[in-house]
Amino acid sequence: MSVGETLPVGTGPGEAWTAPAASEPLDARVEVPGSKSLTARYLVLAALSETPVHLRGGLRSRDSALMIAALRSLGASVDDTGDAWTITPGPLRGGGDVFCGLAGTVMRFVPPMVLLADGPVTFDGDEAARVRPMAPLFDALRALGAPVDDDGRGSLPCTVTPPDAVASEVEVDASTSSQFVTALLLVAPRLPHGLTIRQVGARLPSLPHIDMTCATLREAGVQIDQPDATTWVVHPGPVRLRDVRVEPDLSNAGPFMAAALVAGGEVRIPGWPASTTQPGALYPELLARMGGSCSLEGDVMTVRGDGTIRGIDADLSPAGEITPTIAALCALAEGPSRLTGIGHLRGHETDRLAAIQDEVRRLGGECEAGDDWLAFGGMPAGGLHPAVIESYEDHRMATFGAIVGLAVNGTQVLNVGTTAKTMPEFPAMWKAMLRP
Ligand SMILES: O=C(O)C1=C[C@@H](OP(=O)(O)O)[C@@H](O)[C@H](O)C1
Ligand SMILES: C=C(OP(=O)(O)O)C(=O)O
Repeated sequence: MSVGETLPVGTGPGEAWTAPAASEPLDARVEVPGSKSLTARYLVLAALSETPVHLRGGLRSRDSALMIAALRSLGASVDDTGDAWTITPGPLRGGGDVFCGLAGTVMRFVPPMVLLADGPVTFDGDEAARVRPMAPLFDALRALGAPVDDDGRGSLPCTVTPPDAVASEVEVDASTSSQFVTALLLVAPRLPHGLTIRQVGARLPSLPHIDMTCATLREAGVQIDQPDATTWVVHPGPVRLRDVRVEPDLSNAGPFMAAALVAGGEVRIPGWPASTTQPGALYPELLARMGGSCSLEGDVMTVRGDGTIRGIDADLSPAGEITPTIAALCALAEGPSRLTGIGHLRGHETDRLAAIQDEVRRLGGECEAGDDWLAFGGMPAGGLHPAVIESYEDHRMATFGAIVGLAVNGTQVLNVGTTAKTMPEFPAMWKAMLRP
């Protein structure tokens, strides 16, 4: 059985899951599974490596399963049956079809691998994936010499054909997604002359995720120079990823950490890394500004709250993926909030700015979405009222609904099983947090 095939009753498409309300302060320890973003990078780098790699703590989720299937179709062999997965690289093979689901990491990180393959590869994904931005990556691949057939749509489906010769420099507009830069970086050391990548977009979101890519490449022995903030020079050479362990996913820790502020009490997250490139590292500071307290003792991050939440004014451009969680707190906060630098979220799993605005309003709250910002009025005098929250096939909108439901008794979430994208155990973990 693959992830997401069989969902518990009440969690599937069209089904409404009753979000549990918190009846007392929390006292929970929550072990969060491995990072989605690190798992994806390590899998790709292992498939590009010289020798087999053992990966521990890899995230088991729909996105990971899709990445593993993609790499297998390109010729790598992946044994993910035990605790330590073994990835055995092979010559990159074309001729296959890759299904990306709704995974940005798969639809962006895998197409550049075709630069090294022996034949064309076709990519497609969920209906919702067919509107996610791809054009800047297609343009970059074409500039490098690889024909891309997308029927002029600038989105999936597409067929990428290996080039006769590959250029050594490329420009990319990553203003709609940092994943375009990461995708080119990952394959760069294996190109005959390496690759110089210049980001030419007006802004660059999710910078920590690009730093994460550079850090994992360096772990694999790759030399990268960064002459300025938007240029990366990747030297050609072998990829030699050693055996690695994946950190817990700090963005997925977010809803559990936020729960301590909503319900009061404390939530402990073990395995918190001493240093990390994950954008979820911003949570302690943000949650402290919103009225919680966060402390790291050893590797355990403890978040405490008393049920009161302060509004916040925050630029979330470095960490767009944590916006739905912070937005749930803003909807429950005592004062107004403003979240900025998040225009690229309109190209995430769904248009997250529109989704957050609509769902906060559905709960009776005040929220306005601008081109790259969200403004919240804070909790209305009479409180929010229960509603059926639409999750839009977006795992983070599903967890948004769960967070609100802690405070708004009777909240329901449609298709909470969509959390299988990055955390299939979410509904069970959420209930266990309330009844440890
Ligand atoms: O490289 C990655 O693993 C990711 C980069 C970010 O993408 P965007 O820059 O498109 O926001 C982030 O939001 C996404 O969840 C994961
Ligand atoms: C934006 C996200 O995912 P993806 O990797 O599909 O872009 C996310 O997980 O919040």
